[in-house]
Amino acid sequence: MPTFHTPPIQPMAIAFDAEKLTLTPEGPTLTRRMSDLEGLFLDHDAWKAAAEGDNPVVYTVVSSPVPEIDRELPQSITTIMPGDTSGELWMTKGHQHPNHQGEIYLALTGRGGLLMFDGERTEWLDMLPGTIGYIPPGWAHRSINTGDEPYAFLAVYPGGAGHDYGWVLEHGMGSRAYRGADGSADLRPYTTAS
Ligand SMILES: O=P(O)(O)OC[C@H]1O[C@H](O)[C@H](O)[C@@H](O)[C@@H]1O
Repeated sequence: MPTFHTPPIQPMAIAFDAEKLTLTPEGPTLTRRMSDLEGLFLDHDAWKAAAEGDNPVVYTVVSSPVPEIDRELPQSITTIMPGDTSGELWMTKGHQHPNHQGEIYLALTGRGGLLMFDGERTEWLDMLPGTIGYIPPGWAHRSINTGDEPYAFLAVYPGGAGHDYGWVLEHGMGSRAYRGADGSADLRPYTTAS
């Protein structure tokens, strides 16, 4: 048997309910409201009005108990509500893995997009139920609800990957996703308010 500096957790079964969007047993959960998304939407005034108004839940993340530590493979289900802020579709904060490690997403319900940016190149993947989106090492990633229903996806990622949110605030994501006329996302070049 190999020896580890930090002993791994025990093998375990985790019940995955694709309809209720739960993992059982459950680990940490996260609720992000509009006020948690400062500096991300282009229209700061619209963001501020929403954050200081009813401050809606934009997305939730439920996790299994597998810890975010090196060599483990945690899983989580993120559910993004439908909506937009001055036309810019509701989204996750987005982050870069400081350790440059990959991640996979499996789309579960609704309709979404996976926006990736490596500092120079931007990639967009349409995410429909059953789509596996692969995020290679070095690509910052943000998920976006492009539909009218909640968009949910399962993520599996290296426990030591980390979440660098400052990278996205500094470099942006290459594009911004707006509500398109035909129900698809209208991708526009990333700009910031002057
Ligand atoms: O961390 P955010 O950019 O807010 O994205 C929300 C979540 O998306 C996925 O589920 C990732 O695996 C999580 O690690 C992340 O927390």
